Amino acid sequence: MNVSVVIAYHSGYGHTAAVARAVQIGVERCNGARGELIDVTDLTERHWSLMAEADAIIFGSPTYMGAVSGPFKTFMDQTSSLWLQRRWQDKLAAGFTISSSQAGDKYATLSQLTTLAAQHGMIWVSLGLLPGNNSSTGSIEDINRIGGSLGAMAQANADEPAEITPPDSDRETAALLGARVAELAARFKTGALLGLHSKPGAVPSLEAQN
Ligand SMILES: Cc1cc2nc3c(=O)[nH]c(=O)nc-3n(C[C@H](O)[C@H](O)[C@H](O)COP(=O)(O)O)c2cc1C
Repeated sequence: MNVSVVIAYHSGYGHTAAVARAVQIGVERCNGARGELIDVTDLTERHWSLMAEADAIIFGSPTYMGAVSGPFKTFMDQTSSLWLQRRWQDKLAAGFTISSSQAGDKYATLSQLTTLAAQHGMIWVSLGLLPGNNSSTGSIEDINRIGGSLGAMAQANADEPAEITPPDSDRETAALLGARVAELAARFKTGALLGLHSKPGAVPSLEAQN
């Protein structure tokens, strides 16, 4: 099935870009799925069309000062006219982030990405993986070593370039998120929506039921 997944990200120093590429690799593990990388600081009409037509959009931002980066927030604000037109309604969404500290307030960034998706009426896809590296036999090589659930979390050492850090475990965690979104998008595409959520009907009051 032809599934199109956009990975819309910002990266100041290349680490988020490396994770975005891993997400793309994961998307393309799913037969017939295409992952399109879009740098949100360099948007053209073509990019906006790709997002409009995509079955899913995966948002990615580095964590800067416990939040999405400034350029990513600018992108969020740029989507407000689409929000009003409900252009991304019922599209699948997911997200990932990276920071240099182990925790680094990454959860706050993922929460912002989740809220962005919810404002657009999108359907959020969680990471769907058990946490790793949380027992005496765990290691940083474990998938989901940081224990995210809202989305994929990665950690990059502050003094190393994106060729070296984050480790493969974080890249594979991101790839698994991409594959999950692509698979769910394929499944979602086969089912027709009745649109009932936008057609209010009569709800009997408690009194009438008694
Ligand atoms: C302005 C700025 C703010 C940052 N704030 C945080 C932070 O709140 N928590 C953290 O763990 N790392 C923080 N970092 C580190 C970055 O999240 C980390 O270097 C990340 O890998 C950068 O991704 P990028 O190369 O895609 O920009 C910050 C870095 C910058 C430049």
